[in-house]
Parts: sequence; C-alpha cells; structure tokens
Amino acid sequence: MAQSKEQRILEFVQENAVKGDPQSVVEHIDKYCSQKEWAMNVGDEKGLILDKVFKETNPTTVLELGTYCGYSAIRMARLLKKGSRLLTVEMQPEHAAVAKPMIEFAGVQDKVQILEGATETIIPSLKTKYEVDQVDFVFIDHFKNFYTSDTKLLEKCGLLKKGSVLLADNVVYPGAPDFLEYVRTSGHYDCTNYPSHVEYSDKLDAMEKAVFKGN
Ligand SMILES: O=c1[nH]cnc2c(O)c(F)c(-c3ccc(F)cc3)cc12
Ligand SMILES: [Mg+2]
Repeated sequence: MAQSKEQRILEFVQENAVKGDPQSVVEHIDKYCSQKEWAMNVGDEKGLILDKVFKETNPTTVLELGTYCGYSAIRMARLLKKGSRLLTVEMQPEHAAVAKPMIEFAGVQDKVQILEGATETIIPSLKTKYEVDQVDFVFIDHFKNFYTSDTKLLEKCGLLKKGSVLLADNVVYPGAPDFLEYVRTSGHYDCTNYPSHVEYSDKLDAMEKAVFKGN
C-alpha cells in the first residue's frame, strides 16, 4: 500500500521533531506542510488565534470536531492546565490512525482522547459514555456542512453552558455561511470574527468565535 500524505507527515515528525515536545511537533508539521506538501492543519497563522482564544478561555473540558493529523489537538493540549482534558472526534479511520501516534509522539496522550466516529452519533454519547458534564471550549474544524447541525446538537444535548466558547475554522474558505448566519442571528451567541488566511497560503479565510449566552 502506498504511503499517504498524512503518513508522510507523521514520518517527518517522528524523524525530525523532539519526542515528547508538543511545540516541536507543531513546528515540524508546519515546516513539512508549508515546504513539502500542503495539508489542512489549522496552521501557524490561525494557530496563533487559536492559542489566544484558548488562553483567554482557560478551559477544563475541551472538545474538538475534526482531528485530522492531530495538529490542533496537540497545539491545544500543550496549553491545557493540569487535570484538564481534550476529546477530539475524527470520522475518518485513516486520519485517526495517524493522529494517534502523532499525539503519542508529542507526549500529550494522557490529556487527549481520540473518539473515532461521526460527530452526530458521538456528541449525544458524551455525557453518558465519556462522562462529560459540559464543555468549556469547542474547536470546530471538520466538514463545513456539519458545523450548524453539530452546534445545534451540542445545545440540545445540554453540553454548552453560559460562557462556553465555540471557535470555528474556515468560515470564509471553504466557508460555512449557514453556521455564520445561525450563530450571528440566533440570539444565543456573542460572535467575533478573526480574519486570517488559509493555512500555508495567501487565500483569505477567517475564524469565528461564538460565546454561548446560556439557555
Ligand atoms: O475539509 C476541511 N476540513 C477542515 N479544515 C479545512 C481547512 O482548514 C482547509 F483549509 C480546507 C481547504 C481545502 C481546499 C482548499 F483549496 C482550501 C482549503 C479544507 C478543510
Ligand atoms: Mg480547517
């Protein structure tokens, strides 16, 4: 079986980054994907926005929708305070199969749990199967056409509390117009837009922060 791009990224990290050092893993994924092969990690420019919003939130329970190779999970886990945890949902088995060793190489496997499956089936099981009460921070970075339905599902399952922060990638490119419309007009969120660029490119993109106002 030929090696996938994601497997090549993992191999580059394992052969060049410092084991157990999440910052080194993040830097090496960015180095490979900016110099060798483009890949859909949130990247260094939008990663700095993620870091800033994450630090402001100082979350205890973090949910990520869309693991891919584990870049943003590692980026957030490196900032997680003691006793906190990050659950990341990945629908594609071949991506989860790369993210798992990537997260282990970074040394953050004790803080990060990869949940393989569809968000629409996993979100309703978070309280019962994964002992989640509510989530403080949600990074949304999976299929654009699931952003809105998954946001409504989080509300319906009682997983959001007053002040829970949603941060969504790619709201300009590839774009999530229905998500923007929903969070900006539903009356349940205070929204902030963070203009940026598509990772490793000069194409315009943006992230949207939506802070839940409570039921
Ligand atoms: O499918 C995606 N899931 C999550 N994040 C993405 C992303 O950050 C992208 F830039 C892109 C992207 C794909 C093709 C392009 F030409 C530009 C951006 C896609 C995704
Ligand atoms: Mg993205």
